[in-house]
Amino acid sequence: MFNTIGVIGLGVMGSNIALNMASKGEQVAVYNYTRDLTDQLIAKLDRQSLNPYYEIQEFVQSLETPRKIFLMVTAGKPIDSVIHSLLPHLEAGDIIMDGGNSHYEDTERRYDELKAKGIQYLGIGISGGEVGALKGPSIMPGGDKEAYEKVAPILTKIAAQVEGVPCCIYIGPKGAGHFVKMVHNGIEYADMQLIAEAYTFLREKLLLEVHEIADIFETWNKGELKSYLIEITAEILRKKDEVTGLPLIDLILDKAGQKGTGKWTSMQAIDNGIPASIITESLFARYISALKEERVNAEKILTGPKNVEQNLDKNEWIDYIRQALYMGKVCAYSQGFTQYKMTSELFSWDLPLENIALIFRGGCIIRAEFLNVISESYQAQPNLANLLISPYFAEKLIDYQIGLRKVVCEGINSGISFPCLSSSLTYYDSYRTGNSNANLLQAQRDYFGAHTYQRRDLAGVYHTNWK
Ligand SMILES: NC(=O)C1=CN([C@@H]2O[C@H](COP(=O)(O)OP(=O)(O)OC[C@H]3O[C@@H](n4cnc5c(N)ncnc54)[C@H](OP(=O)(O)O)[C@@H]3O)[C@@H](O)[C@H]2O)C=CC1
Ligand SMILES: O=C(CO)[C@H](O)[C@H](O)COP(=O)(O)O
Repeated sequence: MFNTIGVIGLGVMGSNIALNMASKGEQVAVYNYTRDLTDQLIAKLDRQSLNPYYEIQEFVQSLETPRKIFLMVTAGKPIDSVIHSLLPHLEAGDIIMDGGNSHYEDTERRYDELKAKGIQYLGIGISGGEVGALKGPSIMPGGDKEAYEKVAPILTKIAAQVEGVPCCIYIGPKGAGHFVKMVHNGIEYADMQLIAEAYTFLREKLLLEVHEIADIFETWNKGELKSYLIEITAEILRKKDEVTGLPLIDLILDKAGQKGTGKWTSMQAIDNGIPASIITESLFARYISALKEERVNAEKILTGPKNVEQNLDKNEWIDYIRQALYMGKVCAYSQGFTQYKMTSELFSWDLPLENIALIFRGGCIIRAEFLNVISESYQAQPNLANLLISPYFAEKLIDYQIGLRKVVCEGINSGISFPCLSSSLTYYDSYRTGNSNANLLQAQRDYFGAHTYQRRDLAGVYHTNWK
């Protein structure tokens, strides 16, 4: 009997995706270019429909045609190398799916190269981490719709299900699926940094204990802030180090890693004139965190403000922080969805924003209660310029700006760094400023470089002799 699908790459994600497929009734061939991971996976199995192969040719030949091959390997050169090793064994019509965090431009190049050889290529964003891969991730497939339809029965089956609806929809052509995953990760960076800043305020300004902050996050997770990242933050804060008994969070070195997707999100936004300031600040926050030794040295030289107010009313301020975090999250998701909208228009992708919000509700790292409202906002106004002005969010933000303003001002006056909360407030204020100071920038540009400017009162383009 032929296998119905093959998975290559049996690391954290690939092994669980393969198990997920097998648990949904697929006959799965598995292959890893080094033997160990295959043996480890097979050793863990009870009775599963997973069939290991140690030669790529045997792996390919074990698959029913058209062959469906799912790659879950490290992004970058390894993907090209795996495709290269597969090609001699494939036939026209076979389908390769890349489920890793590949750059969407690499996906477009691979799509074109493989199309010329008659191989169908799908770039598939997957979110959900290790557990999501096993129990149901959010899945963002891009490529030819006709190729997607051939694998849709499997992908929709292994995806997270919310209210009976699979968190997997066709996203768009070529690299669109990986683009959507990339920006998803940009939003993820911003969301994580906003939560870290709220935590800092609770810890350093309200002087709360770690377990008290865990209680607050747990409470927040029952209301409109309900989201996976808030939920896991409460669990992280409860975790004790087994040796010292101290909160584990206090023992973790404050140097953040990153694998590139947040950086690509910012670069794509910058290249295409898309305001993604909160996402970019969250990336820079990781970069500054990495300068640990310099920061420790600078702390001895650069003092912060003196006589800082410490007697804040706890209950009152906890609610301000809740408002600030909610507003920061809405601003960050708005930037991400604006990046979808503007890029979709640029590339004529027709990204289904309403449904992207729906597939983010289950399985994925940025799943959040308010994605329902985001989806409804696009359903009501498919051409909505920005989520900030959707009636629901506009009313909320007008109300919650008090919390964000208080927290940002208090934090800044106390010398706490708030890259994403302050950037969220600046984004809100600059987006709602009908008359900005860019007239002065235009005048300066014209003064020193004769770059010309437009006038408010007259049509046309002008240059002034400023002397
Ligand atoms: N971990 C996560 O939360 C998520 C990860 N992703 C993405 O999924 C992909 C896989 O991630 P993850 O499973 O975490 O990573 P792992 O490091 O656990 O696994 C990487 C896999 O790629 C294989 N590999 C590496 N280099 C090569 C190569 N040159 N040729 C063939 N195979 C190779 C590895 O094999 P070996 O170990 O034998 O070298 C291993 O099977 C990445 O693109 C990642 O960004 C996406 C969503 C979430
Ligand atoms: O895609 C993911 C989650 O959605 C991966 O966990 C990714 O590695 C997260 O990015 P980074 O490692 O840069 O923090």
